[in-house]
Amino acid sequence: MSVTQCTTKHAVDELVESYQRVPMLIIATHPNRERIGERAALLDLHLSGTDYLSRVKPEFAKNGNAGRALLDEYVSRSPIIFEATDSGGIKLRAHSTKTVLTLAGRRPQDEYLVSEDELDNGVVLGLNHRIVLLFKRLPLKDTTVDDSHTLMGISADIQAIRHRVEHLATLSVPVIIRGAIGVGKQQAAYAIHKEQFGDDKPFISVNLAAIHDAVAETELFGVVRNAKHQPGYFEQAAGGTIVLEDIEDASDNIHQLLSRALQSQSVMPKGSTKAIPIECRIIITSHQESSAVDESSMVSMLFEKLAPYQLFMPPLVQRKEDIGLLFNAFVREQWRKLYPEKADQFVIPGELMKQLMTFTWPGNVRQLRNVARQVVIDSRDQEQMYLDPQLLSLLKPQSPQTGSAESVPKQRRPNSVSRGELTGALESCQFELQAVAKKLNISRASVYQLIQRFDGLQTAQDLSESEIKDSYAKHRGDTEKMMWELRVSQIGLRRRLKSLGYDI
Ligand SMILES: Nc1ncnc2c1ncn2[C@@H]1O[C@H](COP(=O)(O)OP(=O)(O)OP(=O)(O)O)[C@@H](O)[C@H]1O
Repeated sequence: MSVTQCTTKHAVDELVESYQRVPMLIIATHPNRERIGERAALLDLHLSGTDYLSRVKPEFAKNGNAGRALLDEYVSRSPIIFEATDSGGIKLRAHSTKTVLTLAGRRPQDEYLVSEDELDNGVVLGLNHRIVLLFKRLPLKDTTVDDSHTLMGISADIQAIRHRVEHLATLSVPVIIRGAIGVGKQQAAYAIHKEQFGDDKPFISVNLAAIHDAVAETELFGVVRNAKHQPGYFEQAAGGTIVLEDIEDASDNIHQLLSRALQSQSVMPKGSTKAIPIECRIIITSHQESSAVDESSMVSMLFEKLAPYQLFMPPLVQRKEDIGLLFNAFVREQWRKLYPEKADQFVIPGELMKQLMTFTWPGNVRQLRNVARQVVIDSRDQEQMYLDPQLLSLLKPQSPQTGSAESVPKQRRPNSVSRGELTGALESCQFELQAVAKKLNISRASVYQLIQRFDGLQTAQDLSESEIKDSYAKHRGDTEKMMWELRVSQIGLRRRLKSLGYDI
């Protein structure tokens, strides 16, 4: 008997209302990519201890639409059986079905035991290497699956942030968005901006770590020189939004300038005596996870007094259910750009999705986006989506990072890195940004920003096609020699060469 027969609507409504979490299957990839993000609650498993998964059961649905089963010809009608165990775990039995069931990180067998903890964190199931499902305990409450939303995601966290974004767009208070590197802080800031102002108002992002003290006042507040007024970032953002990025990486001088401006709600251009009111929405981003920093510091003051509204973006590893949707959208975006003639003709191999779902993503959504881009570039002239073995080894499952904020060594301020020090580190690390970041004890994003700031430094992405062409011809495609001439990483260079169609 199915749960729809044995459970009253009232009981299901109660589960929804109580935000109780129930075992859920979510489609991470399916030969029909439109189905990514559909969910099926295993209510029979939750309520009576047994449930089934086959070609025809359960029904998966999204956005309140009618449900449909997996309906994949390779998935058998004979079910995989899910059974609750006395210890609180779930046994998955695939003895009497032709469907090949695999669990990421486990050797293939007919029976698997999933512990309670694993179910809370999410277990990745593969069906015949074609379909990948996330098996996770989640709230029953419906979510919206929309891969055209500025802030994509089906996790309860992202859905809650989307609601708060809508609310914040109606208030003009400053907001702090916290979260680790690449987690989507800028994206959330843009979502607030878009919700409030639409697309045509200024959205100015200021990387505070990249501003030198000597020019900070001019860049932020503008300058009056020879009776000519040159507006700063705050004025440029008038009528729209200014995002002050990574506030804790800014110098004390910048903190003081900002504090004064935010308290007086006005800016004073250098060389002027006339204050100009701030007429933009202010969003501050921070990679500190909590406000528990030195309470007397200027940063804390900026946080607590001037930006009482906070959004926290959780790391990607805690919201695995978003990975399928995000990866599909990123691949589609790149695919359309690079292979317009093949439109949307790509399939995400189950094996790849399994690896994506079990990786810990220290660089979060940005890293996922980069992997998507590389997979698309590497798939040129391949029958199906091609996976670079190097990329595969990078995506080996890693143990989740459990370190608390205290256990992470404090990073150095990027502003304290001189040009000479950066150049030396780039050379000794053969221009690999990750290695340079480690050597200098700053974030990879800061290395990148410093490269942009100092004249004469560049990354492979900044090279023009003609520079690459000339160097390629001169060194007959030897990428090591090209690296020393162009002074960019070999991996980045190889990627650029591949994307430009060079034979390497
Ligand atoms: N929920 C999301 N939906 C769509 N794209 C996203 C989402 N989250 C992040 N991205 C994309 O991932 C990349 C990194 O996001 P973003 O720049 O917002 O991260 P961040 O937290 O501000 O990073 P950093 O700390 O390094 O400044 C961007 O290309 C962004 O467009």
